[in-house]
Amino acid sequence: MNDDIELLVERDADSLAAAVADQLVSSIAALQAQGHVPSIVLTGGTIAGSVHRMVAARSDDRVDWTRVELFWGDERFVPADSGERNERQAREALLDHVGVDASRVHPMPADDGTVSLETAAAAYADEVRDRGFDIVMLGVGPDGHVASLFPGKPSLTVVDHDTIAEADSPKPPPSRISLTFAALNRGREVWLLVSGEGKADAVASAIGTGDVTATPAAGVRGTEQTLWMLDEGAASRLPPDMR
Ligand SMILES: O=C1O[C@H](COP(=O)(O)O)[C@@H](O)[C@H](O)[C@H]1O
Repeated sequence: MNDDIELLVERDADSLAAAVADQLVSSIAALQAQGHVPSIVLTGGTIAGSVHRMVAARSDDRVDWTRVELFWGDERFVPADSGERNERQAREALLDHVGVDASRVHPMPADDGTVSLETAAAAYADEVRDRGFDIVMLGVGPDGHVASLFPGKPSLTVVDHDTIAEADSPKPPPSRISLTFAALNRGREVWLLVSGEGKADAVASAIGTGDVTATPAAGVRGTEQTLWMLDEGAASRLPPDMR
């Protein structure tokens, strides 16, 4: 078992999303109060959608969203207006409602038909080069994938690049860009957000075995904190003393 991680378990998906939203707003506010411009990595996925909506609902004058740098941990390489874009999900639920500074929003490239997936991934590596992140939020798939790092893929062993081009994702759409562990693990705090019993095996495997090839989520670590934020369903196959 990994002893360098922390666990927070909430009753259900709504309470989990509310807890994440509260923590995100207060962390950003605290960093800004110290004169810092927080750097946040957003995720896509089901729980992220709820978190984004709840953050938008909680945003008041505690957070100056024009002074937040926003990145993504992974993205689907599809046209910019596609409903499959993690960027679009975040814009519609959060960014369009809180008044961000467009120059501080760093989406991964969309497929506009002019550049290859590989070129687009390399362009995002330039965007994040040498950057650290205050908070990296990540969803986890039922197969244990994190960002677009999937079980058994060569991308799991990339240490000398900050991004990878995934042309054959087992989860549609097939073409994706992802930060690598090398980039994700520059986060001071990494938060893994997981809800539902369908992900309980992935959570138990990531936390219990640490086998990155089988369960990529096991491979992320914040430099200061690695926090798994779960609901009771997602935590249901952890050993009882951990829940
Ligand atoms: O494809 C993706 O999946 C994961 C998890 O999504 P979920 O719907 O099972 O919660 C997500 O974190 C990732 O950003 C996304 O591209």
